[in-house]
Amino acid sequence: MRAYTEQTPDIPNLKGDRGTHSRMASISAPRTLFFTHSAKLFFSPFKPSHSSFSPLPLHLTRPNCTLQQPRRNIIQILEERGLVESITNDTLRTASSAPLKVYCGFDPTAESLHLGNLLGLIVLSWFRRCGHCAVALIGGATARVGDPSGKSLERPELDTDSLEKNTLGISQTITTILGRAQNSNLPNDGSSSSSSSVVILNNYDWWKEFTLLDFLKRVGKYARVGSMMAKESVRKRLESEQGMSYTEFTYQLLQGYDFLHLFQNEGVSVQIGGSDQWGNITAGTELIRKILQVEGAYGLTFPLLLKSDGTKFGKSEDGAIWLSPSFLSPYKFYQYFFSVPDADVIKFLKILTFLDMEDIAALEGEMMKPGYVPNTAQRKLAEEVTRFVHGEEGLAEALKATEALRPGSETKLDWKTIEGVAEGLPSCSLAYDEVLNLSLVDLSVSSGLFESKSAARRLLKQGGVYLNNNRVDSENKRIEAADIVDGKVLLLSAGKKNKVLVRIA
Ligand SMILES: Nc1ncnc2c1ncn2[C@@H]1O[C@H](COP(=O)(O)OP(=O)(O)OP(=O)(O)O)[C@@H](O)[C@H]1O
Ligand SMILES: N[C@@H](Cc1ccc(O)cc1)C(=O)O
Repeated sequence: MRAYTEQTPDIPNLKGDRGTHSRMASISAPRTLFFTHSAKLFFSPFKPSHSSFSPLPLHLTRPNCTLQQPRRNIIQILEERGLVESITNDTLRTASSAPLKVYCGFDPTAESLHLGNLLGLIVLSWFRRCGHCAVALIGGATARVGDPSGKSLERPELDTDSLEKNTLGISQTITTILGRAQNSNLPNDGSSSSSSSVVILNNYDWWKEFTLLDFLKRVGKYARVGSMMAKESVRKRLESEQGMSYTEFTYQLLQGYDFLHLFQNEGVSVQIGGSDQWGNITAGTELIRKILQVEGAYGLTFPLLLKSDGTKFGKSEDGAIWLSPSFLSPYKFYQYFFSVPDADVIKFLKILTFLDMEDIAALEGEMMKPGYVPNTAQRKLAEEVTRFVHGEEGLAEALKATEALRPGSETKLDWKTIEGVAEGLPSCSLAYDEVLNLSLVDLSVSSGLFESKSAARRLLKQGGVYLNNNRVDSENKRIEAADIVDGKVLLLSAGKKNKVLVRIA
Protein backbone atom coordinates (compact mmCIF):
# COMPACT_ATOMS: atom_id res chain seq x y z
CA MET A 1 0.00 0.00 0.00
CA ARG A 2 1.44 3.35 -1.05
CA ALA A 3 1.20 6.36 1.19
CA TYR A 4 2.69 9.75 0.64
CA THR A 5 2.73 13.14 2.24
CA GLU A 6 2.30 16.17 0.08
CA GLN A 7 5.31 18.32 0.81
CA THR A 8 4.36 21.29 -1.33
CA PRO A 9 0.62 21.18 -1.62
CA ASP A 10 0.32 24.00 -4.10
CA ILE A 11 -0.77 21.89 -7.01
CA PRO A 12 -3.72 19.56 -6.84
CA ASN A 13 -3.41 15.95 -7.69
CA LEU A 14 -4.69 15.91 -11.21
CA LYS A 15 -4.46 12.23 -11.80
CA GLY A 16 -7.62 11.06 -13.44
CA ASP A 17 -8.64 8.66 -16.10
CA ARG A 18 -7.51 11.11 -18.72
CA GLY A 19 -4.00 10.69 -17.45
CA THR A 20 -2.84 13.67 -19.47
CA HIS A 21 -3.25 16.17 -16.66
CA SER A 22 0.10 15.71 -15.16
CA ARG A 23 1.72 17.96 -12.60
CA MET A 24 3.46 19.60 -15.51
CA ALA A 25 0.10 20.57 -16.95
CA SER A 26 -0.85 22.45 -13.84
CA ILE A 27 2.55 24.03 -13.46
CA SER A 28 2.16 25.52 -16.89
CA ALA A 29 -1.15 27.09 -15.87
CA PRO A 30 -1.04 30.89 -15.57
CA ARG A 31 -0.27 30.89 -11.88
CA THR A 32 1.30 34.32 -12.08
CA LEU A 33 -2.20 35.77 -12.21
CA PHE A 34 -2.23 35.54 -8.44
CA PHE A 35 -0.62 37.93 -6.10
CA THR A 36 0.71 37.08 -2.71
CA HIS A 37 -1.34 38.09 0.31
CA SER A 38 1.24 40.33 1.78
CA ALA A 39 1.20 42.53 -1.32
CA LYS A 40 -1.63 45.01 -0.94
CA LEU A 41 -4.19 46.45 1.35
CA PHE A 42 -5.84 49.28 -0.58
CA PHE A 43 -9.48 48.44 -0.26
CA SER A 44 -10.89 45.66 1.78
CA PRO A 45 -14.67 45.41 1.62
CA PHE A 46 -14.63 42.98 4.54
CA LYS A 47 -12.39 44.93 6.84
CA PRO A 48 -13.58 44.39 10.41
CA SER A 49 -14.50 47.35 12.55
CA HIS A 50 -11.73 46.78 15.07
CA SER A 51 -8.27 45.96 13.98
CA SER A 52 -7.54 43.34 16.59
CA PHE A 53 -10.04 41.02 14.96
CA SER A 54 -8.70 37.53 14.73
CA PRO A 55 -11.34 35.50 12.98
CA LEU A 56 -10.15 32.08 13.98
CA PRO A 57 -7.30 30.99 16.14
CA LEU A 58 -7.74 27.71 14.35
CA HIS A 59 -6.68 29.21 11.05
CA LEU A 60 -3.28 28.12 12.20
CA THR A 61 -4.49 24.55 12.07
CA ARG A 62 -2.73 23.37 8.99
CA PRO A 63 -1.19 20.03 9.79
CA ASN A 64 0.53 18.08 7.11
CA CYS A 65 -2.09 16.01 5.46
CA THR A 66 -0.87 12.52 4.85
CA LEU A 67 -2.75 10.92 2.03
CA GLN A 68 -3.28 7.23 1.78
CA GLN A 69 -3.77 5.16 -1.28
CA PRO A 70 -7.59 4.89 -1.28
CA ARG A 71 -8.92 1.52 -0.27
CA ARG A 72 -12.50 1.62 -1.49
CA ASN A 73 -14.14 3.77 -4.10
CA ILE A 74 -15.60 6.70 -2.26
CA ILE A 75 -18.16 7.61 -4.91
CA GLN A 76 -19.54 4.10 -4.98
CA ILE A 77 -19.88 4.09 -1.19
CA LEU A 78 -21.62 7.47 -1.13
CA GLU A 79 -23.98 6.44 -3.92
CA GLU A 80 -24.91 3.17 -2.18
CA ARG A 81 -25.86 5.13 0.90
CA GLY A 82 -27.91 7.77 -0.91
CA LEU A 83 -25.34 10.51 -0.33
CA VAL A 84 -24.86 11.64 -3.92
CA GLU A 85 -27.21 14.05 -5.63
CA SER A 86 -24.94 15.25 -8.46
CA ILE A 87 -21.31 15.13 -9.59
CA THR A 88 -19.85 17.75 -11.91
CA ASN A 89 -17.89 15.22 -13.91
CA ASP A 90 -18.04 11.44 -13.99
CA THR A 91 -14.27 11.22 -14.22
CA LEU A 92 -14.29 11.82 -10.45
CA ARG A 93 -15.08 8.11 -10.11
CA THR A 94 -11.72 7.14 -11.52
CA ALA A 95 -9.89 10.19 -10.23
CA SER A 96 -10.82 9.13 -6.72
CA SER A 97 -8.85 5.92 -7.04
CA ALA A 98 -5.90 8.19 -6.18
CA PRO A 99 -5.78 10.22 -2.96
CA LEU A 100 -7.61 13.53 -3.16
CA LYS A 101 -8.14 16.58 -0.99
CA VAL A 102 -11.76 17.51 -0.52
CA TYR A 103 -13.37 20.53 1.11
CA CYS A 104 -16.73 21.56 2.49
CA GLY A 105 -17.51 25.11 3.55
CA PHE A 106 -19.61 26.34 6.46
CA ASP A 107 -20.59 29.96 6.90
CA PRO A 108 -20.46 30.99 10.58
CA THR A 109 -23.99 32.36 10.63
CA ALA A 110 -24.85 30.69 13.96
CA GLU A 111 -22.84 29.64 16.98
CA SER A 112 -23.49 25.97 16.36
CA LEU A 113 -23.76 23.69 13.36
CA HIS A 114 -27.02 21.80 12.94
CA LEU A 115 -28.27 18.45 11.70
CA GLY A 116 -28.31 19.57 8.04
CA ASN A 117 -24.60 20.47 8.29
CA LEU A 118 -23.85 17.06 9.75
CA LEU A 119 -24.14 15.57 6.27
CA GLY A 120 -21.12 17.57 5.13
CA LEU A 121 -19.11 16.31 8.10
CA ILE A 122 -20.22 12.75 7.40
CA VAL A 123 -19.27 12.95 3.73
CA LEU A 124 -15.89 14.48 4.67
CA SER A 125 -15.47 11.65 7.14
CA TRP A 126 -16.25 9.06 4.46
CA PHE A 127 -13.58 10.58 2.24
CA ARG A 128 -11.07 10.28 5.07
CA ARG A 129 -12.06 6.70 5.77
CA CYS A 130 -11.26 5.97 2.14
CA GLY A 131 -7.79 7.49 2.42
CA HIS A 132 -8.47 11.02 1.19
CA CYS A 133 -7.83 14.25 3.05
CA ALA A 134 -10.55 16.55 4.38
CA VAL A 135 -10.52 20.32 4.60
CA ALA A 136 -13.27 22.16 6.49
CA LEU A 137 -13.57 25.77 5.44
CA ILE A 138 -15.06 28.37 7.72
CA GLY A 139 -16.63 31.14 5.67
CA GLY A 140 -15.44 34.08 7.76
CA ALA A 141 -15.57 36.27 4.64
CA THR A 142 -18.55 34.72 2.86
CA ALA A 143 -20.71 34.98 5.99
CA ARG A 144 -20.28 38.75 5.72
CA VAL A 145 -21.92 38.62 2.32
CA GLY A 146 -24.61 35.97 2.92
CA ASP A 147 -25.32 33.04 0.63
CA PRO A 148 -28.57 33.65 -1.28
CA SER A 149 -28.91 29.91 -2.10
CA GLY A 150 -32.30 28.65 -0.99
CA LYS A 151 -33.14 31.96 0.70
CA SER A 152 -36.15 34.02 -0.25
CA LEU A 153 -34.89 37.09 1.62
CA GLU A 154 -31.49 38.70 2.06
CA ARG A 155 -29.83 37.52 5.27
CA PRO A 156 -29.45 40.07 8.07
CA GLU A 157 -25.93 41.44 8.40
CA LEU A 158 -23.81 39.93 11.16
CA ASP A 159 -21.68 42.10 13.43
CA THR A 160 -18.02 41.27 13.96
CA ASP A 161 -18.48 39.99 17.51
CA SER A 162 -21.16 37.52 16.45
CA LEU A 163 -19.04 36.36 13.54
CA GLU A 164 -16.10 35.80 15.82
CA LYS A 165 -18.20 33.91 18.35
CA ASN A 166 -19.85 31.81 15.64
CA THR A 167 -16.51 31.04 14.01
CA LEU A 168 -15.10 29.81 17.28
CA GLY A 169 -18.21 27.77 18.07
CA ILE A 170 -18.43 25.92 14.78
CA SER A 171 -14.66 25.44 14.49
CA GLN A 172 -14.70 23.75 17.86
CA THR A 173 -17.55 21.47 16.81
CA ILE A 174 -15.81 20.49 13.56
CA THR A 175 -12.51 19.89 15.32
CA THR A 176 -14.16 17.80 18.01
CA ILE A 177 -16.28 15.70 15.69
CA LEU A 178 -13.78 15.11 12.93
CA GLY A 179 -10.85 14.91 15.34
CA ARG A 180 -12.64 12.22 17.29
CA ALA A 181 -13.67 10.42 14.11
CA GLN A 182 -10.02 10.47 13.09
CA ASN A 183 -9.04 8.52 16.15
CA SER A 184 -11.95 6.17 16.48
CA ASN A 185 -13.71 5.80 13.16
CA LEU A 186 -10.89 4.97 10.82
CA PRO A 187 -10.78 1.27 10.09
CA ASN A 188 -8.35 -0.55 12.29
CA ASP A 189 -6.77 -2.50 9.46
CA GLY A 190 -3.33 -1.03 9.69
CA SER A 191 -3.76 0.81 6.41
CA SER A 192 -4.90 4.09 7.85
CA SER A 193 -2.76 6.69 9.47
CA SER A 194 -3.61 8.91 12.38
CA SER A 195 -2.08 11.74 10.39
CA SER A 196 -4.91 11.59 7.87
CA SER A 197 -5.79 14.94 9.37
CA VAL A 198 -8.54 17.47 9.21
CA VAL A 199 -7.42 20.87 8.06
CA ILE A 200 -9.50 23.86 9.09
CA LEU A 201 -9.13 27.07 7.13
CA ASN A 202 -10.93 30.38 7.17
CA ASN A 203 -11.57 32.18 3.88
CA TYR A 204 -11.31 35.53 5.67
CA ASP A 205 -7.57 34.87 5.63
CA TRP A 206 -7.32 35.34 1.88
CA TRP A 207 -10.24 37.71 1.35
CA LYS A 208 -9.24 40.29 3.96
CA GLU A 209 -6.45 41.60 1.76
CA PHE A 210 -8.05 41.17 -1.62
CA THR A 211 -8.71 44.60 -3.09
CA LEU A 212 -11.81 45.33 -5.16
CA LEU A 213 -9.67 46.23 -8.17
CA ASP A 214 -7.77 42.98 -7.88
CA PHE A 215 -11.01 41.07 -7.59
CA LEU A 216 -12.46 42.66 -10.70
CA LYS A 217 -9.30 42.08 -12.66
CA ARG A 218 -8.41 38.62 -11.50
CA VAL A 219 -11.83 37.05 -10.96
CA GLY A 220 -14.62 39.23 -12.32
CA LYS A 221 -13.15 39.34 -15.79
CA TYR A 222 -13.52 35.60 -16.16
CA ALA A 223 -17.06 35.36 -14.82
CA ARG A 224 -19.85 35.54 -17.40
CA VAL A 225 -22.89 37.49 -16.20
CA GLY A 226 -25.16 35.24 -18.27
CA SER A 227 -24.05 32.11 -16.47
CA MET A 228 -24.17 33.89 -13.09
CA MET A 229 -27.75 34.96 -13.79
CA ALA A 230 -28.72 31.43 -14.76
CA LYS A 231 -27.88 30.01 -11.32
CA GLU A 232 -30.95 28.86 -9.44
CA SER A 233 -30.09 31.01 -6.40
CA VAL A 234 -30.16 34.12 -8.58
CA ARG A 235 -33.12 33.25 -10.82
CA LYS A 236 -35.37 32.57 -7.86
CA ARG A 237 -34.47 35.80 -6.16
CA LEU A 238 -34.89 37.90 -9.27
CA GLU A 239 -38.45 36.67 -9.53
CA SER A 240 -39.17 37.83 -5.97
CA GLU A 241 -40.46 41.27 -5.12
CA GLN A 242 -37.35 42.20 -3.13
CA GLY A 243 -34.96 41.23 -5.89
CA MET A 244 -31.32 40.76 -5.06
CA SER A 245 -28.49 43.04 -4.02
CA TYR A 246 -25.27 43.25 -6.01
CA THR A 247 -23.44 42.03 -2.90
CA GLU A 248 -25.44 38.82 -2.74
CA PHE A 249 -25.14 38.37 -6.48
CA THR A 250 -21.37 38.29 -6.01
CA TYR A 251 -21.53 35.46 -3.45
CA GLN A 252 -21.09 32.71 -6.04
CA LEU A 253 -17.84 34.30 -7.20
CA LEU A 254 -16.47 34.44 -3.67
CA GLN A 255 -17.17 30.74 -3.13
CA GLY A 256 -15.98 30.05 -6.67
CA TYR A 257 -12.69 31.81 -6.00
CA ASP A 258 -12.31 29.97 -2.69
CA PHE A 259 -12.27 26.74 -4.63
CA LEU A 260 -9.70 28.14 -7.01
CA HIS A 261 -7.57 29.38 -4.11
CA LEU A 262 -7.71 26.01 -2.39
CA PHE A 263 -7.07 24.19 -5.65
CA GLN A 264 -4.00 26.24 -6.30
CA ASN A 265 -2.60 26.70 -2.82
CA GLU A 266 -3.75 23.65 -0.88
CA GLY A 267 -4.08 21.00 -3.55
CA VAL A 268 -7.82 20.67 -3.01
CA SER A 269 -9.55 19.25 -6.08
CA VAL A 270 -13.03 18.33 -4.81
CA GLN A 271 -15.69 20.51 -3.23
CA ILE A 272 -18.72 18.95 -1.57
CA GLY A 273 -21.92 20.52 -0.29
CA GLY A 274 -25.67 20.11 -0.06
CA SER A 275 -27.60 20.25 -3.33
CA ASP A 276 -28.39 23.92 -2.67
CA GLN A 277 -24.66 24.58 -3.20
CA TRP A 278 -24.57 23.31 -6.80
CA GLY A 279 -24.48 26.78 -8.36
CA ASN A 280 -21.67 27.97 -6.07
CA ILE A 281 -19.66 24.81 -6.53
CA THR A 282 -19.91 24.93 -10.32
CA ALA A 283 -18.95 28.63 -10.18
CA GLY A 284 -15.67 27.33 -8.73
CA THR A 285 -15.07 24.57 -11.28
CA GLU A 286 -15.85 27.09 -14.06
CA LEU A 287 -13.38 29.66 -12.69
CA ILE A 288 -10.68 27.04 -12.32
CA ARG A 289 -11.20 25.92 -15.91
CA LYS A 290 -11.21 29.48 -17.26
CA ILE A 291 -8.50 31.09 -15.17
CA LEU A 292 -6.09 28.23 -14.64
CA GLN A 293 -7.03 26.48 -17.87
CA VAL A 294 -6.93 23.06 -16.31
CA GLU A 295 -9.45 20.31 -15.73
CA GLY A 296 -9.31 18.22 -12.59
CA ALA A 297 -11.55 20.17 -10.21
CA TYR A 298 -14.71 18.36 -9.18
CA GLY A 299 -17.89 19.10 -7.30
CA LEU A 300 -20.15 16.65 -5.53
CA THR A 301 -23.45 17.47 -3.89
CA PHE A 302 -25.51 15.38 -1.49
CA PRO A 303 -29.30 15.55 -1.12
CA LEU A 304 -30.71 17.96 1.42
CA LEU A 305 -31.98 16.34 4.57
CA LEU A 306 -35.64 17.25 4.77
CA LYS A 307 -38.15 17.21 7.59
CA SER A 308 -41.43 15.33 7.18
CA ASP A 309 -43.11 18.56 6.02
CA GLY A 310 -40.62 18.84 3.13
CA THR A 311 -38.65 21.78 4.55
CA LYS A 312 -34.92 21.41 5.07
CA PHE A 313 -33.29 20.95 8.43
CA GLY A 314 -31.51 24.22 9.04
CA LYS A 315 -30.61 26.79 11.62
CA SER A 316 -33.26 29.22 10.56
CA GLU A 317 -36.06 26.78 11.20
CA ASP A 318 -37.82 26.31 14.55
CA GLY A 319 -36.47 23.59 16.79
CA ALA A 320 -33.13 23.16 15.03
CA ILE A 321 -31.24 20.01 15.91
CA TRP A 322 -27.99 21.65 17.03
CA LEU A 323 -24.72 19.73 17.13
CA SER A 324 -23.17 21.76 19.95
CA PRO A 325 -23.97 20.30 23.40
CA SER A 326 -24.39 23.83 24.76
CA PHE A 327 -27.33 24.32 22.41
CA LEU A 328 -28.92 20.88 22.62
CA SER A 329 -28.01 18.34 25.26
CA PRO A 330 -26.74 14.92 24.12
CA TYR A 331 -29.88 13.50 25.78
CA LYS A 332 -32.22 15.58 23.63
CA PHE A 333 -30.10 14.86 20.57
CA TYR A 334 -30.30 11.11 21.30
CA GLN A 335 -34.05 11.32 21.92
CA TYR A 336 -34.57 13.02 18.57
CA PHE A 337 -33.11 10.05 16.71
CA PHE A 338 -34.79 7.56 19.04
CA SER A 339 -38.14 9.03 17.95
CA VAL A 340 -37.56 8.89 14.19
CA PRO A 341 -40.53 7.16 12.53
CA ASP A 342 -40.06 3.58 11.25
CA ALA A 343 -40.54 4.87 7.70
CA ASP A 344 -37.37 7.02 7.94
CA VAL A 345 -35.08 5.02 10.18
CA ILE A 346 -33.37 2.89 7.51
CA LYS A 347 -32.70 5.90 5.30
CA PHE A 348 -31.21 7.74 8.30
CA LEU A 349 -29.05 4.73 9.20
CA LYS A 350 -27.60 4.78 5.67
CA ILE A 351 -26.86 8.47 5.47
CA LEU A 352 -26.04 9.36 9.07
CA THR A 353 -24.05 6.36 10.28
CA PHE A 354 -21.02 4.37 9.17
CA LEU A 355 -22.64 0.98 9.82
CA ASP A 356 -22.08 -1.64 7.13
CA MET A 357 -24.81 -1.70 4.52
CA GLU A 358 -25.24 -5.45 5.22
CA ASP A 359 -25.93 -4.76 8.89
CA ILE A 360 -28.47 -2.10 7.94
CA ALA A 361 -30.15 -4.49 5.49
CA ALA A 362 -30.28 -7.15 8.22
CA LEU A 363 -31.92 -4.67 10.58
CA GLU A 364 -34.40 -3.73 7.88
CA GLY A 365 -35.24 -7.44 7.47
CA GLU A 366 -35.71 -7.79 11.24
CA MET A 367 -38.18 -4.92 11.23
CA MET A 368 -40.51 -6.88 8.94
CA LYS A 369 -40.47 -9.99 11.11
CA PRO A 370 -42.83 -10.82 13.97
CA GLY A 371 -41.05 -10.56 17.28
CA TYR A 372 -39.11 -7.45 16.27
CA VAL A 373 -38.62 -5.37 19.40
CA PRO A 374 -39.99 -1.92 18.55
CA ASN A 375 -37.42 0.86 18.26
CA THR A 376 -34.41 -1.46 17.93
CA ALA A 377 -33.41 0.31 14.70
CA GLN A 378 -34.05 3.73 16.25
CA ARG A 379 -31.92 2.80 19.28
CA LYS A 380 -29.04 1.82 16.99
CA LEU A 381 -29.44 5.03 14.98
CA ALA A 382 -29.55 7.20 18.09
CA GLU A 383 -26.48 5.48 19.55
CA GLU A 384 -24.40 5.74 16.40
CA VAL A 385 -25.20 9.37 15.59
CA THR A 386 -24.86 10.51 19.22
CA ARG A 387 -21.49 8.76 19.48
CA PHE A 388 -20.27 10.44 16.25
CA VAL A 389 -21.36 13.91 17.34
CA HIS A 390 -20.93 13.82 21.14
CA GLY A 391 -18.43 10.99 21.63
CA GLU A 392 -18.63 8.05 24.05
CA GLU A 393 -19.00 10.46 26.95
CA GLY A 394 -21.96 12.25 25.39
CA LEU A 395 -23.60 8.95 24.53
CA ALA A 396 -23.12 7.72 28.10
CA GLU A 397 -24.68 10.96 29.37
CA ALA A 398 -27.64 10.53 27.00
CA LEU A 399 -28.17 6.89 27.98
CA LYS A 400 -27.93 7.72 31.66
CA ALA A 401 -30.53 10.44 31.36
CA THR A 402 -32.79 8.19 29.27
CA GLU A 403 -32.60 5.47 31.89
CA ALA A 404 -33.00 7.86 34.81
CA LEU A 405 -36.12 9.36 33.28
CA ARG A 406 -37.76 6.00 32.60
CA PRO A 407 -40.77 5.83 34.90
CA GLY A 408 -39.95 3.64 37.89
CA SER A 409 -36.22 3.78 37.21
CA GLU A 410 -33.89 3.10 40.12
CA THR A 411 -31.19 5.35 38.67
CA LYS A 412 -30.67 8.42 40.77
CA LEU A 413 -30.93 11.71 38.90
CA ASP A 414 -28.03 14.06 39.27
CA TRP A 415 -28.00 17.80 38.64
CA LYS A 416 -26.27 17.57 35.25
CA THR A 417 -28.75 14.99 33.97
CA ILE A 418 -31.68 17.09 35.09
CA GLU A 419 -30.27 20.21 33.43
CA GLY A 420 -29.63 18.16 30.28
CA VAL A 421 -33.23 17.08 30.00
CA ALA A 422 -34.65 20.38 31.16
CA GLU A 423 -33.84 22.44 28.05
CA GLY A 424 -36.99 24.08 26.88
CA LEU A 425 -38.91 23.09 30.01
CA PRO A 426 -40.65 25.80 32.01
CA SER A 427 -38.60 26.67 35.05
CA CYS A 428 -38.59 28.97 38.05
CA SER A 429 -36.03 30.06 40.61
CA LEU A 430 -36.71 29.98 44.34
CA ALA A 431 -34.52 30.50 47.38
CA TYR A 432 -33.39 27.40 49.27
CA ASP A 433 -35.22 28.49 52.42
CA GLU A 434 -38.44 29.05 50.50
CA VAL A 435 -38.36 25.52 49.15
CA LEU A 436 -37.22 23.57 52.20
CA ASN A 437 -40.20 22.20 54.18
CA LEU A 438 -42.68 23.61 51.67
CA SER A 439 -45.52 21.21 50.92
CA LEU A 440 -45.30 19.60 47.50
CA VAL A 441 -48.81 20.84 46.78
CA ASP A 442 -47.76 24.42 47.42
CA LEU A 443 -44.55 24.06 45.44
CA SER A 444 -46.31 22.58 42.46
CA VAL A 445 -48.68 25.57 42.36
CA SER A 446 -46.03 28.25 42.96
CA SER A 447 -43.82 26.70 40.28
CA GLY A 448 -46.68 26.78 37.80
CA LEU A 449 -47.06 23.01 37.39
CA PHE A 450 -50.68 23.22 38.53
CA GLU A 451 -53.11 26.09 38.42
CA SER A 452 -54.68 25.24 41.78
CA LYS A 453 -53.98 23.25 44.92
CA SER A 454 -57.10 21.17 44.31
CA ALA A 455 -55.83 20.12 40.88
CA ALA A 456 -52.48 19.19 42.45
CA ARG A 457 -54.14 17.14 45.18
CA ARG A 458 -56.38 15.37 42.69
CA LEU A 459 -53.44 14.13 40.60
CA LEU A 460 -51.40 13.32 43.70
CA LYS A 461 -54.22 11.05 44.87
CA GLN A 462 -54.21 9.32 41.49
CA GLY A 463 -50.44 8.76 41.75
CA GLY A 464 -49.67 11.05 38.80
CA VAL A 465 -47.23 13.47 40.46
CA TYR A 466 -43.47 12.83 40.34
CA LEU A 467 -40.66 14.47 42.24
CA ASN A 468 -37.27 13.94 40.57
CA ASN A 469 -38.91 11.21 38.53
CA ASN A 470 -40.13 9.27 41.59
CA ARG A 471 -43.84 8.91 42.11
CA VAL A 472 -45.10 10.73 45.21
CA ASP A 473 -47.67 8.79 47.22
CA SER A 474 -48.40 11.11 50.09
CA GLU A 475 -50.59 14.17 49.73
CA ASN A 476 -48.75 15.68 52.70
CA LYS A 477 -45.28 15.35 51.23
CA ARG A 478 -42.93 18.19 52.19
CA ILE A 479 -39.67 19.03 50.49
CA GLU A 480 -36.61 17.71 52.35
CA ALA A 481 -32.97 18.63 51.81
CA ALA A 482 -32.39 15.27 50.13
CA ASP A 483 -35.03 16.12 47.50
CA ILE A 484 -33.00 19.10 46.27
CA VAL A 485 -30.68 17.38 43.80
CA ASP A 486 -27.07 18.36 44.46
CA GLY A 487 -28.51 21.33 46.38
CA LYS A 488 -29.43 22.92 43.05
CA VAL A 489 -32.60 21.67 41.38
CA LEU A 490 -35.88 19.79 41.68
CA LEU A 491 -37.82 18.29 38.82
CA LEU A 492 -41.60 18.21 39.25
CA SER A 493 -43.81 16.28 36.85
CA ALA A 494 -47.54 15.96 36.38
CA GLY A 495 -47.94 12.76 34.43
CA LYS A 496 -45.24 11.88 31.92
CA LYS A 497 -45.28 15.01 29.82
CA ASN A 498 -45.78 18.11 31.99
CA LYS A 499 -42.61 19.00 33.79
CA VAL A 500 -41.29 22.04 35.64
CA LEU A 501 -37.77 22.65 36.78
CA VAL A 502 -37.27 24.42 40.10
CA ARG A 503 -33.81 25.95 40.36
CA ILE A 504 -32.44 27.04 43.69
CA ALA A 505 -31.46 30.68 43.33
N1 LIG B 1 -30.83 20.18 5.55
C1 LIG B 1 -29.64 20.04 4.98
N2 LIG B 1 -29.33 18.88 4.36
C2 LIG B 1 -28.10 18.70 3.80
N3 LIG B 1 -27.14 19.65 3.79
C3 LIG B 1 -27.42 20.82 4.38
C4 LIG B 1 -28.67 21.08 5.01
N4 LIG B 1 -28.64 22.34 5.53
C5 LIG B 1 -27.42 22.84 5.23
N5 LIG B 1 -26.69 21.94 4.54
C6 LIG B 1 -25.35 22.09 4.00
O1 LIG B 1 -24.46 22.54 5.02
C7 LIG B 1 -23.45 23.37 4.44
C8 LIG B 1 -23.39 24.67 5.18
O2 LIG B 1 -24.65 25.30 5.21
P1 LIG B 1 -24.87 26.66 6.01
O3 LIG B 1 -24.71 26.42 7.46
O4 LIG B 1 -24.05 27.73 5.48
O5 LIG B 1 -26.33 27.07 5.62
P2 LIG B 1 -27.69 26.65 6.23
O6 LIG B 1 -27.52 25.89 7.46
O7 LIG B 1 -28.41 26.05 5.09
O8 LIG B 1 -28.23 28.04 6.63
P3 LIG B 1 -29.70 28.45 6.93
O9 LIG B 1 -30.33 27.49 7.89
O10 LIG B 1 -29.50 29.80 7.48
O11 LIG B 1 -30.35 28.40 5.58
C9 LIG B 1 -23.84 23.50 2.96
O12 LIG B 1 -23.11 22.55 2.22
C10 LIG B 1 -25.30 23.15 2.93
O13 LIG B 1 -25.73 22.63 1.70
N1 LIG C 1 -22.02 28.77 0.80
C1 LIG C 1 -21.92 27.75 1.79
C2 LIG C 1 -20.72 27.92 2.70
C3 LIG C 1 -19.43 27.99 1.95
C4 LIG C 1 -18.66 29.15 2.02
C5 LIG C 1 -17.46 29.27 1.31
C6 LIG C 1 -17.04 28.18 0.52
O1 LIG C 1 -15.87 28.29 -0.18
C7 LIG C 1 -17.78 27.01 0.45
C8 LIG C 1 -19.00 26.95 1.17
C9 LIG C 1 -23.23 27.73 2.58
O2 LIG C 1 -23.74 28.75 2.88
O3 LIG C 1 -23.72 26.73 2.92
